[in-house]
Amino acid sequence: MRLVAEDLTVARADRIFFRGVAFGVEEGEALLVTGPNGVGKSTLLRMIAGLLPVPDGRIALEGMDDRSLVEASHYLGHRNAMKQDMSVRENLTFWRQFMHDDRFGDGAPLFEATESLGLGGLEHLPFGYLSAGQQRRMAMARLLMVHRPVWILDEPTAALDAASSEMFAGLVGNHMAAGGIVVAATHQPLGLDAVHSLALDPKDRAVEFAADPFAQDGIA
Ligand SMILES: Nc1ncnc2c1ncn2[C@@H]1O[C@H](COP(=O)(O)OP(=O)(O)OP(=O)(O)O)[C@@H](O)[C@H]1O
Repeated sequence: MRLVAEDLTVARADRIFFRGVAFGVEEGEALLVTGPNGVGKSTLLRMIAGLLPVPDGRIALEGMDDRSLVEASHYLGHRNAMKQDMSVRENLTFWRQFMHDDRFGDGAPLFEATESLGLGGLEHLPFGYLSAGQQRRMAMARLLMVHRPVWILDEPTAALDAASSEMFAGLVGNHMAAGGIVVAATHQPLGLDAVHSLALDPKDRAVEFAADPFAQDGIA
C-alpha cells in the first residue's frame, strides 16, 4: 500500500494555491504537512480525503485494488463532527454504523476505545458537556472503533495538553507500526518516527484564479 500524489494542483473553489505538489507515503509512514495559517494545509488534506475535487494531477492509494483512497481513509478535520446534544455513546455508535465496512474487519468496542483515550465512564454524557480537550479525544475514538488504513488528521492535537498529545502520539505510532499510513497537518511536532514532511511555503504559492474570482458557484 502506498499513498501517492503526482503533479497535484492544490485549489479551493476558484483559487489555485500550489501546482506540481508530489509525495509518496509507504505503509508504516507519516507525512506531516506544515506551513503558516491560510497557506492551504486543510485544503490539501480535504482533497486527499475526497472532500474537495482534484483539479489537476493525481492522488491515489496504490496496492489496494478493491478499495479507493476515500473508502480506506479516516478524516479527522478541525471540527469534531459530533452532535453536541447527543450522548458520547450515541455519537460514536452513529460513526461506527456509518463507517462500518466488512472488508476492513471490526475495530475496538466502544468502551475499549474510550478507555484507550483515558475517557472511560463518560459515554453517557452529552458530547457538549465535555471540555474542548475531552471532545477532541472522544472524536479520536472513532479512529479506533472503525479500521481504516489511512488516517488524515487536521491539527489533531491543537486542543490537547502535553499528556494527551503524548497519548495520541502513542495511538498514531501503534497505527503506523501495524502498517497504517498517516497524513497530518500540524503546527506542533507529533513525536513520531518514520515521518516525511511537506512544507507548504507561501513563497511558492501560485495564487491564481482559475476562473472569475467573484463567481459564487463551486465555493466549497
Ligand atoms: N470554503 C472556502 N471557500 C473558499 N476559500 C476558502 C474556504 N475555506 C478556506 N478558504 C481559503 O483557502 C485558503 C487556505 O485555507 P486552509 O484552511 O487550507 O489553510 P491552512 O493552511 O489549513 O490554515 P490554518 O493553519 O489556519 O488551518 C485560505 O486563504 C482560506 O481563506
